[in-house]
Amino acid sequence: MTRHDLKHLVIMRHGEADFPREVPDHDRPLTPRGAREAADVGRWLAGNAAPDMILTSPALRTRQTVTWVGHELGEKAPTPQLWEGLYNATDAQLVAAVNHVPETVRTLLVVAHMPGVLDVVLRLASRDSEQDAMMDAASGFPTAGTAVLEVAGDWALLDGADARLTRFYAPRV
Ligand SMILES: O=C(O)[C@H](O)COP(=O)(O)O
Repeated sequence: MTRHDLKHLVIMRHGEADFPREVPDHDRPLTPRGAREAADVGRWLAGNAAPDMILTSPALRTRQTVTWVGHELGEKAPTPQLWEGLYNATDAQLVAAVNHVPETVRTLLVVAHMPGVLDVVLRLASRDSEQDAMMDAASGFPTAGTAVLEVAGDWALLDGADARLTRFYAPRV
């Protein structure tokens, strides 16, 4: 398999969210900083891992995050698809969502929540992953933090330790 045949799985945590009084967790919006984080990651993705499919948790903070990312991706941005099961998803639920993705998708962006985003990266990352990226992901996974993994096989078969973590990007705002 050449590098050209590899797919890419991009796992992103939503930007920093606010805590307005009496607003349910599901409806908490991004802070202004969270919006800047999401836009910064969108610019980085445009140059490094532009997705052709976006799956997002239905929470407001994740939907706002993909809106800012899409704004930076511009015309290349796919329409984000809400996946109910991604709201506060565990690593197993995140993997299950990925397993449903059409095999024609080459770069998949999944926007979800801690701790699932970190747990799924730790679950999927193979031993030959980039150690710097592993350290960066494992040491906190900041808001809008974004992990890029290479996937050699089918989305349907992805399960454990069979993707190579190559990059971890923390927003610079
Ligand atoms: O990713 C997360 O930490 C959860 O979605 C909770 O969001 P919060 O950190 O803004 O409370």
